Amino acid sequence: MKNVDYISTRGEAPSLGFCDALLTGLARDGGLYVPRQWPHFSKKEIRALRGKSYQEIAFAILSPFTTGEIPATTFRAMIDEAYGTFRHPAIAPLVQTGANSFVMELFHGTTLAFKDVAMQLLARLMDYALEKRGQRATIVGATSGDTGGAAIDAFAGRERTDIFILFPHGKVSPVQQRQMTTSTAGNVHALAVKGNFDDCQNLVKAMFNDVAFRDKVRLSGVNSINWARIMAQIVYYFTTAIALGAPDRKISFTVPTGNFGDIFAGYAAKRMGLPIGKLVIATNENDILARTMRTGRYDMKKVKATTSPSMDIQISSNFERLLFEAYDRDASKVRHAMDSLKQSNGFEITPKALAAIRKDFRAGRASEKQVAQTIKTTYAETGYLLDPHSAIGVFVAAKHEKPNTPMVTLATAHPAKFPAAVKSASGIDPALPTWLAGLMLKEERFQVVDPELKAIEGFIGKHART
Ligand SMILES: Cc1ncc(COP(=O)(O)O)c(C=O)c1O
Ligand SMILES: N[C@@H](CCOP(=O)(O)O)C(=O)O
Repeated sequence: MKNVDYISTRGEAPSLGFCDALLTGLARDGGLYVPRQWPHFSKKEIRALRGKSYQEIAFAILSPFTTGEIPATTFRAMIDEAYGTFRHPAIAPLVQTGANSFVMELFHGTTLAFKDVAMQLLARLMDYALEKRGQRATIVGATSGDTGGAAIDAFAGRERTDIFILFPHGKVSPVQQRQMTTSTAGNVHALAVKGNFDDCQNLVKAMFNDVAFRDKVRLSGVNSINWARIMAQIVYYFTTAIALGAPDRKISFTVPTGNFGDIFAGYAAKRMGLPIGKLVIATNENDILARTMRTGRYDMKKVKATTSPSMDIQISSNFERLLFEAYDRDASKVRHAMDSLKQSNGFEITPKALAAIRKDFRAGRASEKQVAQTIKTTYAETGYLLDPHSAIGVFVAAKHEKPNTPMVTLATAHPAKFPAAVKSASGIDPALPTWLAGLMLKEERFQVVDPELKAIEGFIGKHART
């Protein structure tokens, strides 16, 4: 299979090989890297993956993306090591919740959210690329709660990186906060920003766009703006669809969505030949994507705090990658949309591009009341306890099920990460797994900061060991 290189959605940054795209994160023109061509797997090739382990499928699906830069045995060992940290042998097990409906559990990693799947591999890939070049990097990440914990767990104590995570002060769950603030590793820095997730994400993007700072500290990113995050998330669409009969049967997926990274990985899987029926975007009351799908206008509103804080987002970064595809990879149209987003908090999608998006995607939203009700009734009827993010998926999935197509909802977090919301909805107090039992008693270490670029750059510049 042919290897690929990476181009920016805004068309004005150099194309890069895999390791450069990995270390670069956000493209220098402000765009996001995507593969120049989608690798394609024939039905026969997909069929040949039946019966293989998660790790074997990951190796087969991801190898074409590494542009021949990592020796096969090294890459395979990295995959084994990354998924050796998971507490379930299937990595992303499936649970049947109805005649034709399933939940894909993505929370068996060290920090109990789907972010672990990509982050454990990303840390090893970065170590490899930095080691090979004899370099260090400064990682910055913005989080609404889960990316931060997963990144800190994956990068803590690594020799070649310092990691700085920006999270919205007072707007993450207590478990999420402790996962970010109790690391004792010297290379970990948690910054509580007085603002919301979008403020954190804007600060991270501004640091990438500050070329002098970016070069001085050798900035690198771990959010899903980094292609390698999306890449690693493609694998579980393949493992699940194959387990349910692909390539000889279509499978649909419903994805609790915020930054659009997880569902874009599903779109990538479809472009690579996986027979996916529909990809259903499930949002909470911050329903910008559901409204965009309905009206064709991406229109920002004020962020609302919900019981699914990880999805309290208005600037859905990876939607840019989908726009690039919907505009037949015309980067000037993406630039125009992103300029309009910056200037007037929104943009219009042309009817042709909207029709292209609607061909693959559906969307729905769940209100706070519907989320609580879904947690309660699912538990009462099946004994299965959902976290609020996954409950949004299950609620929206039920409205898009079709008789002959299995519908898989991605369960993106463990209920114990959000005990207050789960208990109030179901009466059940979900316990943390034993390996995290002492988490809430550990001492915290974090800085509270204003959402000011120069001050945060100053802090990072002082602590990063470049
Ligand atoms: C638990 C959980 N569910 C869903 C999402 C949304 O995923 P994405 O941002 O990839 O759309 C997030 C955050 O990213 C999350 O942490
Ligand atoms: N929900 C996320 C927000 C950041 O998303 P990412 O996938 O771009 O890292 C979080 O938990 O931080």
